Amino acid sequence: MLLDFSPLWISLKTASVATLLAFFAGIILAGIMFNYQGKGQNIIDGILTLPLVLPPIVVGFLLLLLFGRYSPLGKVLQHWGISIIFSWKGAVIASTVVALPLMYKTTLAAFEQVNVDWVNCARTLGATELRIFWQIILPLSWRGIVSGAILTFARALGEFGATLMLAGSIPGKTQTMPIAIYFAAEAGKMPEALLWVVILVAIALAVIASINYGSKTQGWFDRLCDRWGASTLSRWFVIISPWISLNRSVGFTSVTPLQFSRQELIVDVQKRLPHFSLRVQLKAGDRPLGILGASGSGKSMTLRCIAGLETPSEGTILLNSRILFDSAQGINLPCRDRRIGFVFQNYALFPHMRVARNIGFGLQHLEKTEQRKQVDKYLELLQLQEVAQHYPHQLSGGQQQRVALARALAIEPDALLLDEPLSALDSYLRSQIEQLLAKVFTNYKGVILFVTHKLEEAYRVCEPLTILDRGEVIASGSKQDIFQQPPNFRVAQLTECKNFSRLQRIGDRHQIKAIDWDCQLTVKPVIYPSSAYVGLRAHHVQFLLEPKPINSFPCWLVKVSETPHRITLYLKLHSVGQHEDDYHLQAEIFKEKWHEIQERPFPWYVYLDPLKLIVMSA
Ligand SMILES: Nc1ncnc2c1ncn2[C@@H]1O[C@H](COP(=O)(O)OP(=O)(O)OP(=O)(O)O)[C@@H](O)[C@H]1O
Repeated sequence: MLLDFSPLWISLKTASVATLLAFFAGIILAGIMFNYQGKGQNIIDGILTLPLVLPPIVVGFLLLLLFGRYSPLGKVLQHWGISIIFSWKGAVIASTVVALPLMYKTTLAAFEQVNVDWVNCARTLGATELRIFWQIILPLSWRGIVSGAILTFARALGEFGATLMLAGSIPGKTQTMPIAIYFAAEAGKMPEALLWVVILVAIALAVIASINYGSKTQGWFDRLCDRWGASTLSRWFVIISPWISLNRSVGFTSVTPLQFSRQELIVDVQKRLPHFSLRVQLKAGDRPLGILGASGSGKSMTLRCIAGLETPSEGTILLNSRILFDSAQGINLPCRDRRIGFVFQNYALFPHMRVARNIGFGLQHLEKTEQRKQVDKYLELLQLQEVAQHYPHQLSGGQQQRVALARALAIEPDALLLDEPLSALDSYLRSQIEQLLAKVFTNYKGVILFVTHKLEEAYRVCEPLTILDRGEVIASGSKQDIFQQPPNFRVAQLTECKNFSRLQRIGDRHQIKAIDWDCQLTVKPVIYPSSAYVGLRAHHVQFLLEPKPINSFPCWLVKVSETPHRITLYLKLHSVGQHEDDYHLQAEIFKEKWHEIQERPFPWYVYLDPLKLIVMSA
């Protein structure tokens, strides 16, 4: 038997060209759909996926209708002398259409695996969407893309129904292996059909093996990107971007940094979400502003609105007299043009780039030598020279944090936003980085917003404070004022005041009855009709040997809780507590004091200093 091997070559040729076409079309379509948030998203996705679920014979029939001699497209092609039906081109089109959904879907899934913080971070560093796609999304999803391409090839190789409908079975021209199998079997040439089956199965197995091998061979693409990404690839990108990008701005070249005598950020925005509403007014100047609030109070959302990662529903954002956002005027500067450095809670370091390249990511608009100088400057400032050639996964938490800070500072932004920058560090590292931050803040001349839910951190690092609660600013001012005289119950709670009692004014403007503590108190602050609570910080409770004429009461110990250096005592005034939750006050003392008082007989005497008592509204 002399076998005609043309089906093998035709199959390989057809599948290769179809894979190539589906590869680029799939990536482009996935890229578009990844960013597309508009209406009809599901419908478009459904249409792109349809050939995967329709029987190929139906796809072939539809293609026949589309390219048929009497269809509008068929007539146009005929006019140009192009014939699709019963030609090799037809076989390629049929294979491409049937295999494309695999490439598109696999690539889209790979894109969706890319951490959105990496994308957002790249935006804050001045990258255009195209550059983000090229330098962040593509390199981080290449494994999925390669798998998609191999599956696409396998699908194209096995394509039968649509190809037969559109291209027919012309030996040496359009007859592929699956078609050859079909016709050999139909003509009773079983050995020939079996041979083709064996060849097809062998190729399919090789494809599966290459997927497995590809997914285990890590790093070559990453290394390629890391080595060439910043130079050759990005140069190539710069060359092609005008042709394919709607937005040509690269880095901050379009907005040269200006020198402002006064650093000022003024924010007055509202953001309405389905289950949350944010309404924030804040002003930050030369000194770091701390934004403090419980989890879910809207701290990150506030920063994201300022950076341009979220669009407020309405309001204005001004930075050094530049309008970043103004709903009334329809101004909404893109994130990349805001000149705002953002340090993300999880650092968002680009995992496929070494430290030096991470830091230099926002500097690609500069000359090479300038870039290097700037990167070296920030490597030195944050003591990262030794790890400049390391990948993020090779760094400790503290080093990652410093890289994130260096990267944000390297673009020399007008404002630096830090979203809980210390939350992922252990307490030793936290205190080290905190000191480093304080140093960096002293030298940095822009506006600084420092978000945290840790009171002590905010107090040490920042000067003025803004306190958020359930999307609203409930206090702002100097940290001393806020701590000494929290204006209301919620601010006192958020600033970690532990002892509260409802109050009732009696006598003059400084005498109250503390209803929940069942005692009368003299207080220094004036009592207003709006005053509803009296409070006392746990470390302000004083222990006496003898009672004083005012504000001192007998008390009994209910329970004790211990930390390495401090003790919290839960105290019941006037009588013995009946159970472990039956107490009036929490007192925090150092261990030395505890050793001094613990053997004293009950009742002990506590003194609630009028100067330390806080009077606040509800
Ligand atoms: N894209 C979104 N769509 C709908 N709601 C959102 C979205 N992003 C955030 N929220 C909601 O907005 C509220 C504030 O979130 P935000 O992340 O600003 O809180 P936070 O104060 O930073 O909290 P944490 O300290 O836990 O990070 C939350 O209730 C959250 O569920």
